[in-house]
Amino acid sequence: MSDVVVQGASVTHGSTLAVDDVTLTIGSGELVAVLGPSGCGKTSLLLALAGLLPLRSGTISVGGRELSSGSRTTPPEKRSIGWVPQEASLFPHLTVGENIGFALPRGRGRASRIEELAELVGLGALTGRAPNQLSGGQAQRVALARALASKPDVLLLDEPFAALDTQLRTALRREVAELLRAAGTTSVLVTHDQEEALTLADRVAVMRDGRLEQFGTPEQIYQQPANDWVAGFVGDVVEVEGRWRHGRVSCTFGNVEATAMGFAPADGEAVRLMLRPEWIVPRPDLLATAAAGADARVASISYAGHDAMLTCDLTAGSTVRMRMAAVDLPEVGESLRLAVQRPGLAFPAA
Ligand SMILES: Nc1ncnc2c1ncn2[C@@H]1O[C@H](COP(=O)(O)OP(=O)(O)OP(=O)(O)O)[C@@H](O)[C@H]1O
Repeated sequence: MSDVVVQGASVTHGSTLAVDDVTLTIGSGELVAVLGPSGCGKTSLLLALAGLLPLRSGTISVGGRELSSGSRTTPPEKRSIGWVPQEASLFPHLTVGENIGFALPRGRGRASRIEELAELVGLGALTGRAPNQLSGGQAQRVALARALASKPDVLLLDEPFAALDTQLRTALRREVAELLRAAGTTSVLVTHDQEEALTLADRVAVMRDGRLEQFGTPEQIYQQPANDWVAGFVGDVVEVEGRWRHGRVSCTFGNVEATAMGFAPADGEAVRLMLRPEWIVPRPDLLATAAAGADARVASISYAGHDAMLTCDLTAGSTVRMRMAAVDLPEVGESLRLAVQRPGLAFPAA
């Protein structure tokens, strides 16, 4: 078992508290993304997991073995932890095969293990090449194979796709996630890319200013963000004001079913209703007089290929954005009857 237990961990750089009392448990074989804006402490947490930074307080254990505490840090080479850096950082004078096998002991079985790893990352035919004859994506795969060579208990990936172009990034990250799952390696991936975190990870740890804001499945993070900061960080948000009444919020869209997030509003209390743009849909079947729904006019359309973001002026006064699949899009100026198709999230009024 190589579950990772981080308990009350804090990391400082001089007087800067980079990681502030973070507690999380990563299951054996799980792929966790640490997501947050620049400077939130993602890399510091990863370096602490690797044993490259000491903890100020708290503990880190892997497979039940305590590796870091406020008073003791097991050195990186004794932690059974693999590292895939942002840029592949291959040894330029060694071939692909030699790079992959760098940490493997000489002797019987070494060559076949290198072959096996090269096959695993789809580079079986390229083991004799020099690193400068590889594309960025291929180099990153070599770095991954090199990190997996010694069968680490935990693999740490520091923005491994950041230097690649969009298309390659999308393809490679899917490939890498499948590969890590197949290998059953417990993995922690640092990223500031929301889409990357949500599409790849089993669970996402959202950090802000050194603190863990939320730790949950991609669905939980996106559909039930712990607070409005997480909501805004992981996706687009539409906010409307309203009043809470028996599990619903009466607002410009009528009486919308809602979940109160982290508080218990009283009936009649003013709340903010948070929606995702794709939760708002055209409902031509709803009569203008229906209790649910709002009349609107399409003010602008931002086309993005697979979908489009519409800005709609509500007859009642405010403006909302809604996301629709880019088939049968309405025209700018067209009138729509809009409704909310799933329960919204109620947060305390500001
Ligand atoms: N070597 C250092 N010396 C002093 N302060 C540091 C050092 N490294 C990081 N910090 C500070 O610690 C905080 C967390 O930095 P960290 O690099 O962990 O964040 P990050 O989320 O990985 O950022 P990025 O996405 O930009 O890499 C920041 O305020 C940063 O300025």
